[in-house]
Amino acid sequence: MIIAFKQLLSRSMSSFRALQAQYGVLLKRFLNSNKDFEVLTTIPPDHSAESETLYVLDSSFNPPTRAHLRIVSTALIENPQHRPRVLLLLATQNADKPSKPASFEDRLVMMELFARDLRAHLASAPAFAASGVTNAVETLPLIDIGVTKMPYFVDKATAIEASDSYPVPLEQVHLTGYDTLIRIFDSKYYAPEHTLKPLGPFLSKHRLRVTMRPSDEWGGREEQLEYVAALARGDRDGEGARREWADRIQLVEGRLSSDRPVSSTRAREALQSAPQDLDWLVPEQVRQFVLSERPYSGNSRM
Ligand SMILES: Nc1ncnc2c1ncn2[C@@H]1O[C@H](COP(=O)(O)OP(=O)(O)OP(=O)(O)O)[C@@H](O)[C@H]1O
Ligand SMILES: NC(=O)c1ccc[n+]([C@@H]2O[C@H](COP(=O)(O)O)[C@@H](O)[C@H]2O)c1
Repeated sequence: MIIAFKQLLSRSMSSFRALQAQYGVLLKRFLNSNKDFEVLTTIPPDHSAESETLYVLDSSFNPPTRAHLRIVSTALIENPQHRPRVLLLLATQNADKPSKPASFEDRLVMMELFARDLRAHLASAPAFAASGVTNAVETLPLIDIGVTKMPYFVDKATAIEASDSYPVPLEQVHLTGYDTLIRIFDSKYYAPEHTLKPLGPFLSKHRLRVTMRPSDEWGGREEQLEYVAALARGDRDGEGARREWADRIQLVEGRLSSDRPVSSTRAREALQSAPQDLDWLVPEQVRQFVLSERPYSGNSRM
């Protein structure tokens, strides 16, 4: 029994190492290129379907959590579509934070494992579990693992539009949490004028699906709804915003007040002090990776 477990562990460790090496090569090629955005892999690799909507989850994937899983899966279940397309996007430059603590290679591996977890999760959702196994598999989303050098959403969207990875026209639905909405609407990021006008082209073509994240820091549900209502009333027009942008923002419920809050920070802490909590903090394949590879043990490479 113990021998079988050890064999399983060493098999998954060697497949993790192979993935790390594969993403190391792809990442290096991207960083040395003049591209602003690139799709490194698509899960599954054999694909042909073209969708006019792209669901984008931009994250630090540090590590991917069950909150990220819910953000993407609820968006797909709510908008049933044959073979939807999802982009998991990692920025090699962040708007504020220095890049730490897991290496980019490890995060890309976790993105791929998260993609597999997401497809497994959706396979059992009634919206996707169609008639028979083959159909269900064909209905599951194609998931791209992508990288960008752009820290801001407006520039990420332009770089995606300019790539030849997707059909034209393409509507991007950026899946964010409420804390990220606040930062997208913070004029401090938009030099040199520091107004919200640069959001115009982005919100005229694309959408934001924002999951509420009630907390002491970001306020309760009512406060978060009021933030978008104020935009719709024209309260931000003086900063260069347009009230019709509110129609491009969908606010959706996050966790119930009885649910425990999930974040990447909590998952990193759990790995050090309460590994059993990883069961409810991160999806299964990501859990196996962090327990086996310990990407937060202080020897980060980037
Ligand atoms: N529990 C959650 N509820 C709502 N949105 C979330 C939640 N967790 C993450 N998000 C959103 O997912 C996107 C990517 O999240 P990010 O990688 O910053 O995760 P995080 O858990 O906030 O990370 P960290 O704890 O390291 O700051 C962001 O737009 C964030 O707002
Ligand atoms: N105005 C903006 O577009 C804006 C502001 C702050 C963060 N971001 C980006 O949001 C993503 C999530 O950021 P954090 O990992 O800091 O939560 C990152 O890619 C970051 O660069 C964008």
